[in-house]
Amino acid sequence: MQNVSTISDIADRIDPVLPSFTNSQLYDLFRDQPELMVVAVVNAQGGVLGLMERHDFNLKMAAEYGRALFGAKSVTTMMDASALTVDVATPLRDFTQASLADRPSELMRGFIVTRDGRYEGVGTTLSIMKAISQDLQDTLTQQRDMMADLIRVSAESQRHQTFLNTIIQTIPAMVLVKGAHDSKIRLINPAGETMLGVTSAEVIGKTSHDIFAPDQAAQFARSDRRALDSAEAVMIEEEAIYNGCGERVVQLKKTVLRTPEGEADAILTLGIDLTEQKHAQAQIAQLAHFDPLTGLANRALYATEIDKALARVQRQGHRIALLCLDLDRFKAVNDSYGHLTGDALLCQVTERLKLCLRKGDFMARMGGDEFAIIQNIDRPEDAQYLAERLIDAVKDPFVVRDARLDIGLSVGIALAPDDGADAHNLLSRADMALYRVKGDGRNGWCYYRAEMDEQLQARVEMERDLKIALAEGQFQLYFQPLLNLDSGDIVSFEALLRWHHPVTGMVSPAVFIPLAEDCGLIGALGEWVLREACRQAAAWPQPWRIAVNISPLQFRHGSLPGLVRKTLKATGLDARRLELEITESVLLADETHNLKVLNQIKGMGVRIAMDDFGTGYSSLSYLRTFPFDKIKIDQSFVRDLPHDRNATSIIRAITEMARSLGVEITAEGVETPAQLDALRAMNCREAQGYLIGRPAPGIEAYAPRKCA
Ligand SMILES: Nc1nc2c(ncn2[C@@H]2O[C@H](COP(=O)(O)O[C@H]3[C@@H](O)[C@H](n4cnc5c(=O)[nH]c(N)nc54)O[C@@H]3COP(=O)(O)O)[C@@H](O)[C@H]2O)c(=O)[nH]1
Repeated sequence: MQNVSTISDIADRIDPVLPSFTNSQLYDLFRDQPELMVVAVVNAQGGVLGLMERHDFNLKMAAEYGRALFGAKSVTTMMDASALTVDVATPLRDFTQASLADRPSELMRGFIVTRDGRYEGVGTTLSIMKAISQDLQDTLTQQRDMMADLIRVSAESQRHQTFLNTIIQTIPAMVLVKGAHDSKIRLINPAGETMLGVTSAEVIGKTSHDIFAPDQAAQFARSDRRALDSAEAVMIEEEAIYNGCGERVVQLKKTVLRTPEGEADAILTLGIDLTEQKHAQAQIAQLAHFDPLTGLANRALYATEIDKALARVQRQGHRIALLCLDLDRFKAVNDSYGHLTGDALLCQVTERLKLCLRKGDFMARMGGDEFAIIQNIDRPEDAQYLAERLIDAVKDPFVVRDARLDIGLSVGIALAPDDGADAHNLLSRADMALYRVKGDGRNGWCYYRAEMDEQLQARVEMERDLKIALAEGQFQLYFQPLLNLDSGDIVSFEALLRWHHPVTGMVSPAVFIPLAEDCGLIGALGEWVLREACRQAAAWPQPWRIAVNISPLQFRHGSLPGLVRKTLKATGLDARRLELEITESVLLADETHNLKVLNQIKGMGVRIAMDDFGTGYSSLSYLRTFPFDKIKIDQSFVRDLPHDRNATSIIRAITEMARSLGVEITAEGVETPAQLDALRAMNCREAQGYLIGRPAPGIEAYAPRKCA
C-alpha cells in the first residue's frame, strides 16, 4: 500500500455523541445523514464508551414499540459497548489482516479509532474496502508501469545481447572466455574455432590441457597466469601451434573479468592471427632487400652492409675488399636466347659464385649481370684469390634450356681502408677497376689503382670535348681503298672517322666512338659521317662505292632508313654506291626491329656488309638471318696468314661458304704481299689494308689507276 499506511488515513472524523444523547436524537441523526454508518459514544473526557451502528440501531428502533421503548433513553442503552477499538497509528495492512482473520464479523459493524485511548474517529468496512481498493488500484498501476518498464528493459537488454552476440560471432578475432578458477572454457566464437582448429562443442567446459598438446596448454596457462597476476589487460605476441593449424603467430589480449566484489571470475582472451600479416611483412622486407630472381641481397641491402662493414673497418681496424663483378657476353646471350634463358643463366651463375664465398663474405646482385661482394680480408691478395676463384667458377660452359653458353667474368677490386673509407668512393673505385678489366679484354680481375681516377677524369673531359668537337667541326673523314683482286681495280672506299683534337691531336675512333656511344652523341656523329661520306663520294671522279660504319646504337636512335633516304636525296648519291657496314651486335640486340630496319634500307638499293666477321658470338648464324651483300673477314685472321693453319682453314671455310651463299668477301687488314697471295689462293676476291692503301683524307691518290 503506497498512500494509505495507517488507520489514521481511513478514519472518519465523525463527531461522537455523549451518553446524554438519546436514541431518538440518534435516530433523527441517522435519518438526516443517510451516509452516516456509525457513531461513537464517548464520555465527557473523550473516552470511548461504545459504538452505534446504523443498521443494527435502525432495526432495533424499527421493531414493534422500538421507538416507544428506547426513544427517550440514552444511546448507551443501545450501543455496542464492546466495539472494536484500534489505535490511530496501527498499520492498516496489519489491522485488516488481523481483524479479517480473527474477527471478520466485528469488522463488519465498524470500529472506533483512538489516539492515546481517546476518541479520534470511526472506521467502517467500507472505508477499509475503499482504502484497499485504492491501494490495489495503485499497486495495479504500479505493476503495469513496472511491467512496461520491465518489458522495455528486457527488450533493450535483448537488443544488447543480440548486438553483442552478433559482434562476438562475426568479429574476425578470437573471443575466448575461460573460468578464472577452473580454467574451463565458457565461450568461444567462430573466429576462435578457426584459429585454434577446434569446434565450440568440443571445447566448452574443457580446459586447455584437455584440448591441446602439453607444450601448447602450458603456454596458455602461463599467459593466463600473467593476466591473473596483472591489474591490467596484458598483450602477448607468441608463436603457437594449435590443433592442425601449423605454426602461427598470434597476438593475444587477456583481460580478467571480475565480480562486483572484485574477485576474478573469468579470463577474456581476444586473439588476432598475425601469421599472414607477418608473412606479408616478411615478403615486403624480402622484396625491399633481396633480388627476387637470385635471392641474393639487392643494392639497397648491399649499401647497408657496406656501411656496417666500413664501420667495423674504422672501429676494429679490419680490412675489407669490395669486388664488383660483371658477366662477359651476358648481353649477347640475353639478346640471342631471350630473357628467360638470361634469367636462368643468372641463377646458375649465382649458385656457382656462392660456392666461392667464405664465411663472412657478403654478395649482392646490383642489377642486370652485375654482382658485388664484400669480403673480409687479412691481406690484399685474399681479394685476388677470391676473384680468381670466381672467374674460374664461370669458366665452364653453362647449359640452360638446351643451350650451351660460354660467358666470362670481369672483377674490379677496391680495398678499405687502403683505397678509401667511404662507401660511394670505394664502389666507384671498384667500378673503375672493373671498367679497366673490361677495357683490357675482359675475363680477368684488376685492383683499383690511383691513376684510374685520372683516367676517369680524362674520360669525363673527353666526353665534354667530344660535344665541343661536334659543334665546332673538329671531325674529318679518311678513306681507305678496297681492291678487287680479279680486276686489280679499286672498287670501293671505307669512310673512317678522325678527330683532330685541338690540344691532344689526332684521337683514334677506337677511343672516341665507344665514348660517343656511351654519352649519347653517336646519333649526331653518325649522321654527320653518313652525310659527309655520301656528299664526298657523290663528287668522286669514279663511281666507287663508299662504305660507312654504322654503330648498333644508331639503330635505336631515330629512323635510320629515313636518315639514309634523306641523305641520298640530299647528296644525290646513287643508292647502289652506298654500303653500310654493321657488326653482328646489331643483330644481337633487338633483332626483329633491326632486321626490319636493314630490310628497309636494302630495299632502297643500299648494300649491307657484315664487318669484323668471325670475331662475334655466332657470326655464321647471322648469315642465315639476313641476306648480306658482303662479309668482311676480320683482320685478326688475316694477320696470321700465310703460315697459321687455323687462320688459313677458317678463311678458306668462310670464302667457300660465302661463295655458296653468293655473298662477296673482303679480307681486312692486308699488310703484306704474302697475305695477299694467300688470300688470292683461297679465292678471296677483295682486299683492304695498309698494303693496298692506308686511310687518307682524300681519294686523289687512287684516281684511275691499276694496282698489282
Ligand atoms: N661507327 C663508326 N665506327 C667507325 C667510324 N670510323 C671508324 N670507326 C671504327 O673505329 C674503329 C677503329 O677505326 P680505325 O682506327 O679507323 O681503324 C680502321 C683502319 O684504319 C684499320 N685498318 C685498315 N687496314 C689496316 C691494316 O692493314 N692494318 C691495321 N692494323 N689496321 C688497319 O682498321 C679499322 C677498320 O676496321 P673496320 O671498320 O672493322 O673495317 C674501327 O672499328 C672502325 O670500324 C665511323 O665513322 N663510325
